[in-house]
Amino acid sequence: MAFHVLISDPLSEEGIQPLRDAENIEVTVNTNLTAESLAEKIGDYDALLVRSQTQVTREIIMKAKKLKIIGRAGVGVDNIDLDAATEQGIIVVNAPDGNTNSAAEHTIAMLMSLARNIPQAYYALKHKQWERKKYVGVELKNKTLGIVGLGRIGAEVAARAKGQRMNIMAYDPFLTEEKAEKMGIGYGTLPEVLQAADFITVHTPLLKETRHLINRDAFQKMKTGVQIINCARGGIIDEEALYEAIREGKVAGAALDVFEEEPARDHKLLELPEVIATPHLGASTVEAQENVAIDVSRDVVQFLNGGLAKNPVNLPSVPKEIMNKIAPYFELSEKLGLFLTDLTQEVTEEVHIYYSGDLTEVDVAPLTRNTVKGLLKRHLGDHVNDVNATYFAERKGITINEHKTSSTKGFTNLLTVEVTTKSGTRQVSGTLLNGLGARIVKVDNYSVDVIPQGHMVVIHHKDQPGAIGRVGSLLAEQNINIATMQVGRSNVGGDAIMMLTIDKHLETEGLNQLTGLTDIYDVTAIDL
Ligand SMILES: NC(=O)c1ccc[n+]([C@@H]2O[C@H](COP(=O)([O-])OP(=O)(O)OC[C@H]3O[C@@H](n4cnc5c(N)ncnc54)[C@H](O)[C@@H]3O)[C@@H](O)[C@H]2O)c1
Ligand SMILES: O=C(O)[C@H](O)COP(=O)(O)O
Repeated sequence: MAFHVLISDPLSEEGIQPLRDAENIEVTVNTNLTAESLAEKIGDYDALLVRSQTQVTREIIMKAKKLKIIGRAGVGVDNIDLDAATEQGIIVVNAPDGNTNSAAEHTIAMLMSLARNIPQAYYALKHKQWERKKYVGVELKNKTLGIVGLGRIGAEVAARAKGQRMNIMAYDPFLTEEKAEKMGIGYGTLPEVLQAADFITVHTPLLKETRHLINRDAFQKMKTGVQIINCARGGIIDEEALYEAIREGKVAGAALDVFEEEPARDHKLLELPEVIATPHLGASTVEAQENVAIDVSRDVVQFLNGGLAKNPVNLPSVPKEIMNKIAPYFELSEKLGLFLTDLTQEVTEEVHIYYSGDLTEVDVAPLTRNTVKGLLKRHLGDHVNDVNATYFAERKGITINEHKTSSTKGFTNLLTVEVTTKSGTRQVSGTLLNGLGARIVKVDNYSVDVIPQGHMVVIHHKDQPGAIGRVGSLLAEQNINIATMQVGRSNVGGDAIMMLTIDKHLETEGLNQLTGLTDIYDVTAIDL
């Protein structure tokens, strides 16, 4: 089957080679789509690749019936409705490392241009004005650069600005004093950084928490004559407040690569001589464009072919060594979820997943998501996947609890899923037996040993002579062959369980007949 991939923003031709090389992928490049035409066409595609231009809105995502993955050839994903993608089970991947260097270099270029009025002087000279007095600048040496957001780019900017003999002071919610000391930079709260800096550069993502992080209040805290750089995202700085701060003389200059609305051809900030600007060029280098397109193309090829994406945005990424350890449990965990849904046949209210033995040593969150997927699959079918399983559970008010326990019950690894419905609590445990594969080893309080596959029947009955025989005869009458049978009981003559694997699905009629047999309490057909 061929997968159809749409590229709707200009990407490096060298960078998308992994997509072109994949035999089962057909690539369409169309960088002239309007929102309407993208919404019209998106239903034909399995993957969409964008930069920051294409706005992947909820409306577009809702029309993307086949879409499995959105690749962002770059860092910022604020042009993609992540909630909508998650709800639809569409994985979003980005290329977080490929343009760090270019963005940091661009920030330094803007910082130096700002300090020395290079764009203004260049413009004047091109217009035959030799203005030496007007364009006296300031040195960077011994000035304080305030960095807001010390992630990949912020840290690279800090390292480079140190080369200009600047003092660096940074604020980032994840920065500690010790970490800052190790990096040879100063640490401060946001107000402290704003107060101390001669130049301020922002490098946070645009989130609802960072929208207008630099607002009127923030400008009030700054030194008079401060200079501002934004090579991260328009919207982190309140543009109206910046405009006022420049007009009032609080801010001496600003260098902007990004704007709240792009393209910003006719922006009032651009009318101010103190403002220098580039049209979102931070990542626009040959190297960065090749890097990000390669990274995201590889992730898309890998993911479409059943592999794992390296840089998922709406799903935590799992280190390879952890994935190697938990991958063998994926099938088991999903099947335990499916098994319990069939067994309870009622609305799940609460889920507890217990991991023991080897499984206590690793991050089991992907297994939890997979189990939840199994629990929801009967009702949501292929709409539910690893990306949206927890979202759907939350929306349905199902609480998911993950536990690691030391109780292995003699197994080297044990995965127990317990669900509560309005009728009570039911449990199933499974294990991976070395060299023998997956087994269900416990259903409620009964020990069993069953391979979780194919058509199964779980019969809850009274431990009485003849019960097993009657079940066997009835199935034989219906020409249903029993492949395996396991029995377990609580005590002699008490409650007992029969677990059969049969060669075909047990239809409702057969199920009702079994239920009507003497000493049989209930019968459930399970298909894994
Ligand atoms: N102009 C461009 O072309 C260009 C190029 C690349 C990236 N970017 C932008 O730069 C942003 C940063 O990229 P990155 O690779 O460094 O990302 P990153 O995730 O490595 O770093 C972002 C940092 O911001 C910090 N942060 C989050 N909220 C904060 C807050 N309220 N206050 C202070 N810090 C906060 C985070 O803790 C993190 O350390 C991207 O999100 C993207 O929007 C722009
Ligand atoms: O977030 C990013 O990676 C940058 O803003 C680059 O955006 P671009 O791909 O549109 O150049």
